[in-house]
Amino acid sequence: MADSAQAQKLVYLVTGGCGFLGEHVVRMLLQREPRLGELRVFDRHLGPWLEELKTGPVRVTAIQGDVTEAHEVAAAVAGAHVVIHTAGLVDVFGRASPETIHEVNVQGTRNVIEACVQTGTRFLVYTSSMEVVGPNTKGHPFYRGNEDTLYEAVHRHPYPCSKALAERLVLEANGREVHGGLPLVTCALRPTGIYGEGHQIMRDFYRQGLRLGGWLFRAIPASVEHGRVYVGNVAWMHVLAARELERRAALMGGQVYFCYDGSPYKSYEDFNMEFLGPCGLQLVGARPLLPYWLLVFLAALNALLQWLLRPLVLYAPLLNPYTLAVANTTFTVSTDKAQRHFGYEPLFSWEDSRTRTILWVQAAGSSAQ
Ligand SMILES: NC(=O)c1ccc[n+]([C@@H]2O[C@H](COP(=O)([O-])OP(=O)(O)OC[C@H]3O[C@@H](n4cnc5c(N)ncnc54)[C@H](O)[C@@H]3O)[C@@H](O)[C@H]2O)c1
Ligand SMILES: C[C@@H](CO)CCC[C@@H](C)[C@H]1CC[C@H]2[C@@H]3[C@H](O)C=C4C[C@@H](O)CC[C@]4(C)[C@H]3CC[C@]12C
Repeated sequence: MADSAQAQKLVYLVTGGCGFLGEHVVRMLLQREPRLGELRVFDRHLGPWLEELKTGPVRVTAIQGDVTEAHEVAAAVAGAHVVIHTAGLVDVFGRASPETIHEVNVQGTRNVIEACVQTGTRFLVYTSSMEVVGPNTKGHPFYRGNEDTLYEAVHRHPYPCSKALAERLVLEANGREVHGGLPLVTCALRPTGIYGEGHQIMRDFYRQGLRLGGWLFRAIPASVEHGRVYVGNVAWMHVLAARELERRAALMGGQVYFCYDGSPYKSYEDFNMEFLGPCGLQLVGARPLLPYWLLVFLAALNALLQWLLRPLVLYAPLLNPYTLAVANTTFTVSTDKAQRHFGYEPLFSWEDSRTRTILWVQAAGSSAQ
């Protein structure tokens, strides 16, 4: 990536490259990274769609592997110029144990960092999360905050705990000497709630609405704002950050960036209706149909049932004390740090993001019938 080697083709590795975000990062790199020579896609579960990418001009190497296995990660990282580490266990519903979440998100990230150090890879972009900051368990609002906004980040749930620990590892690794003697340069991107093509929770809400005859029922006040960002813009921010890390190492190294775009500030449910409405669903109620205390009770009951049934069956409904707190607490960001540091501007307008998501929901919904 030095000036003398402008024409040098680069090897990129994307961990978790077959996930919701990872697939968009992979496709974005192929479309928008002119210096890409080889793209390694590392995931525990490889998607069949990767096959069609192998026929293009850039060499695409699919690597089935587990980030918790240090030797598999080291083999994948060896010879890569840039690593985009997006693999993670995204579970706020109690499907996986806290130990597994920690193992994948924290130990997996440690393995990626050590692999970079051992093999001489110098540039690492980590997909963190807004949840590293909040919402916190006290329900404090974070209103249009930025990377410097003071906020009491209190983590108890295994998922945000693991993302916070992993983010810290990545930031602390900035400046470490890698094999060959040069310093590692790292940064972390913190997306708000991501939506777009491939968003399984959106598809689940759509299917649930269809099952209920086209109705969804308001549970969260319309006044609670929840930050959302289009997946194409998140992918674009990763590509830009990865591209600029070398040239702007002193500025970007060890930094965090919230990842958001022009998507409107709305409640979680009202925002979903931007897509589900045009697909024929209606949200019933200008106010929540159930009192908040009853939702708290139901969420606690779900948590109890999950615990009681665990030896027999996995009971993991959407509503639990954590998801209720997240959905019911205002958390929105407003920042130009990524724009100032590496020129990030959303690639997709809100209108484009909305249209693309609606088309995907319609297609995903009908294929489920
Ligand atoms: N979805 C969101 O709203 C959101 C918001 C902020 C941050 N994030 C972060 O973005 C990243 C991607 O999230 P996503 O929503 O695309 O989730 P996802 O589950 O769709 O993708 C994660 C990918 O990681 C892979 N993976 C999981 N465990 C692995 C392991 N042990 N070894 C190798 N690969 C493994 C999965 O197979 C999957 O393909 C995560 O790090 C997540 O914490 C997501
Ligand atoms: C109370 C229900 C009535 O309809 C709504 C429950 C919705 C919840 C399931 C989701 C509300 C907010 C979501 C989270 C948020 O968008 C940000 C996230 C960060 C990311 O790193 C992982 C996903 C998530 C935790 C996301 C998960 C689903 C919600 C809790």
